Amino acid sequence: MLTEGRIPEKRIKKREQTGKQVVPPEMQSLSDENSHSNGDILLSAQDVSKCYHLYNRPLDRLKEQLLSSVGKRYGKEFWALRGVSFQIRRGETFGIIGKNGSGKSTLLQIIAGILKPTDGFLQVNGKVAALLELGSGFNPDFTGRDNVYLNGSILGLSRIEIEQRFQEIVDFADIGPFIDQPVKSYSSGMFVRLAFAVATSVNAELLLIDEALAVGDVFFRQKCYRRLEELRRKGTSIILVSHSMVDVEQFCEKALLLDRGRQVYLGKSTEAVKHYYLLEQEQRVNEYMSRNNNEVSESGTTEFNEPEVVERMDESFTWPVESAFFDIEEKDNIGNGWAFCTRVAICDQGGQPCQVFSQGQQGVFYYEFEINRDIEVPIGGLVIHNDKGIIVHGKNTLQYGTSVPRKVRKGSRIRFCQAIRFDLAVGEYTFMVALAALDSATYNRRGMMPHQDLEGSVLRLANVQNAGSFAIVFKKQGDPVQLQHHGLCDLPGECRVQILS
Ligand SMILES: Nc1ncnc2c1ncn2[C@@H]1O[C@H](COP(=O)(O)OP(=O)(O)OP(=O)(O)O)[C@@H](O)[C@H]1O
Repeated sequence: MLTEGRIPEKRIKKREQTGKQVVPPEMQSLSDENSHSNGDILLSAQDVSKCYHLYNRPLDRLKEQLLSSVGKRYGKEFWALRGVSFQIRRGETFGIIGKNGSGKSTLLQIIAGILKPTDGFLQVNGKVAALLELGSGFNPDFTGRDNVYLNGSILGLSRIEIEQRFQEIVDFADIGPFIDQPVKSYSSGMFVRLAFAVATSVNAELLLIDEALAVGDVFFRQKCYRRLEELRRKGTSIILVSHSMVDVEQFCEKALLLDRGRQVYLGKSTEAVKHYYLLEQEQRVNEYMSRNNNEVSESGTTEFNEPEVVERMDESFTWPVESAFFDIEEKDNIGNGWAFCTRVAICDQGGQPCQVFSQGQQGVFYYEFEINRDIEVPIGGLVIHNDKGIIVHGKNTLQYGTSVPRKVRKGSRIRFCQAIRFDLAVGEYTFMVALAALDSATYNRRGMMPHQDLEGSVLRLANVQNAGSFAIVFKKQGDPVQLQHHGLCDLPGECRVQILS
């Protein structure tokens, strides 16, 4: 299922870890995959594994303790992590993603020094500050003020250093007079504010964040990401464990995808997120197949029992000339094997190949996928990223309400023509194209379904990251001025003026 050549492939706790662990020679010879010097490597993990023993009854645990010397075993082994290896450079932002129970928190606790690995080695060459489980590390009966001093000292600051930073911490936390109330009276949001403010003020070289930010409101989250960005610029490495794929894609350069304790992908965060979705849909494939009452033969063709329903389709667009298409042979076609991308082009409104557009000009994306098994409703779409990897826009046929066929046969090619007005900031952009499918029954109910349920039913078939790039430049003569708007994109709207005298 995974791309060949890849690795088959809450309450807050703060900890300080400055000591270096003893590392065997083979670990020291680990070379960074990006050929950075060893001095750049802040964290190295090699074959890290964690095993728990599970017992059906408490008595079994006791019996095993008593009889272990004679080899009696009453529990069974459970590997929460198995053979996890990766490195983190100084100043790198690193995501750890995976479904519930995949081992993310266990790995973070090993990095924080709270847990010891059963096997493998982990070395951190610097001070670690961690926001792990919400609440721990704070004394609930102490006031916020006292806890700042308590936590600051746990994280290695002297009393004078804490005093020097105290006002900055309080200003960042912005919890008003609650700073002098016992922490047990705090809401979880207030708690995270204070804990985040402390953990990011102690000059740690590695900051671990486990889902903590999910608790804060949107303004606080923005503020946190600004501070994390500042820390990153100063050279702090940050590990973010999150179920928010958007956060991981946008904040982290690299990410590790775990599944049932095993490492299934390590690489660029945008690609790790794609693999996460593919992994998540293994189960979805089965649901998709069972929702489709029809038999699927070994050759991948479906016996459609219902009369073929094909909505009216707008097939009137003209396909560009062959020379307009990018060479995508070397690009990664990530997918579940049911489809692959065969063509990608970007043209101007006249259908001519074009990669430089003025602000406000329209670009037209053409892309084609070939499918190698029958599918029901196809969904095509693209996502545009700016030079910082931030998604500025993404839209698919489902969201446009495009007319689509209800069934597409194995061997067919599906062509998409997507026109977008580039009301974007001047700069360089990349885009990815993707194909997915929905079963007809779900498609028919799409308008009535909550977004998450609909998203949960989509079967991702194939996508090509960095399928192509384009640049947006100023209009020659601006109207009304050359800089059309501030920020990433122009939003439709108007502004009126009224004078009262
Ligand atoms: N102390 C423990 N004893 C036994 N099993 C444990 C223990 N701690 C964790 N586990 C198990 O290890 C596995 C990994 O747990 P972990 O908390 O690391 O997952 P996670 O990816 O962080 O999950 P989530 O996204 O739900 O927070 C789970 O199956 C969990 O039940």
